[in-house]
Amino acid sequence: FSTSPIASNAVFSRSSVVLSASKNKAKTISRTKWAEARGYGSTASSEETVTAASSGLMTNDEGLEYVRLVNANGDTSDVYLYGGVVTSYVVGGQEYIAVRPDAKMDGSKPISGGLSHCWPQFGPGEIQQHGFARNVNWTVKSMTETTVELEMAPSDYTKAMWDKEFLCTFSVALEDDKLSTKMFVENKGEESFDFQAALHSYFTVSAMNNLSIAGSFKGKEFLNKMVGGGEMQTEDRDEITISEEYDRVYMGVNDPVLKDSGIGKTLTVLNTAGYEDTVLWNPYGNEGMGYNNFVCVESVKFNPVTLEGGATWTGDMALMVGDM
Ligand SMILES: O=P(O)(O)OC[C@H]1O[C@@H](O)[C@H](O)[C@@H](O)[C@@H]1O
Repeated sequence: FSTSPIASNAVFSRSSVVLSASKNKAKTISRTKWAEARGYGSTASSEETVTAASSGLMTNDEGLEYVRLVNANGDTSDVYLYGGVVTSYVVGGQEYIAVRPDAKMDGSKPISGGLSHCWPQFGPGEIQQHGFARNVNWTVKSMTETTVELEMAPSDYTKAMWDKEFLCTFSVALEDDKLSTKMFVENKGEESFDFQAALHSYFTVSAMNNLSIAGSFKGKEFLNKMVGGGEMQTEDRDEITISEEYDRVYMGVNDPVLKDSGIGKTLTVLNTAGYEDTVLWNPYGNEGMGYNNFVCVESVKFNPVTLEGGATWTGDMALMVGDM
C-alpha cells in the first residue's frame, strides 16, 4: 500500500521512459511507439526500447492469480480471480484503487480493498457478512489485453448457505479514458430469488483532509450506521468531507465524484445501471487499516432485487479520472 503518486507496479517517468513490467513477464516496445501512444510524438530513436507492463494472467507472491490489463496509454488494471475483485487502476502513474495495508492477498479471507463484490448480501444478514462472491474463485471466460470476463456459478460451498440457481458474470474493460465494469446476474432457475449487490470500492486518498466527495447528496436521506442501531438522517451538505468514522448508506445517490486536492485529480464513479445508492465507509482513526489513505465510496443496490426465474439484472459502474 503506497500513497506515492507512482504506482509500484507500473512505474514510468517521462525522462527515463521506463515502464516497469510485472516480475512475471515483460515485453519491449519501441520507444517511438511508446512515445506516440502517450502523445509525446515520435522524437525518440526507434533503437531505444522500453519495458512495458504486460497484460495477461499473473500470479502474486502468495499464489493468487490475477489478470493484468494494459491499454495503449500504458494504463493498467489488475483483476483477481479470488473474489473477482479489481485491485488496481493506474492512470498516468497514479493508483486510484486502494488495498488496505492489513489485506490478506493469499485467499485466506476476502481481499480488503479493491472493487470488492458484496453479493448476494450487503453487510450482515442471513448469510456471512457481505455475501460470498468476494471469497470464492471466479473463472476466466475470456480475456484480451484490455478486457476480462469472469464468471461465478453455484458450488457446494455457496449452495450450503444460499441454494439458488444463479450465474454471475463480471466484465472489466480498461478503455482509453475509463475503467468500465459490468456485473450481470442471471436467475437460471424457475424460482425467484432476492439479492443485494455492491461494489465495496476502496479508493486511494492522499490524506483524508484533502478529500471531498461531490454528488447529489444534499437533501438525501441516509442510514447512519454509526448512531445506535442505525438512524435515518438527512444530508444538508453539497460536498462530503470526512473527519470521523463513517458508515452511511445514502439512498438514491449514485453520482459521487471524489476530489483529492493533494493530487489535483477527480475520480468520477459512473453508476449507469443497477447501483442506485452510495455507501461511504471510513474507519477514521484506525491506523492499522490505513484509514488516512483510502475511502470506500461504494456502488450499492441496497433494497433487495427480486429476480424471477430466467430474469437478469445488470450493475454498470465505470471510473473516470479528471483534473480538479
Ligand atoms: O471488514 P469487511 O468485512 O471486509 O468489511 C469492511 C467494512 O465494510 C463496511 O461496509 C461495514 O459497514 C464495516 O463494518 C466493515 O468493516
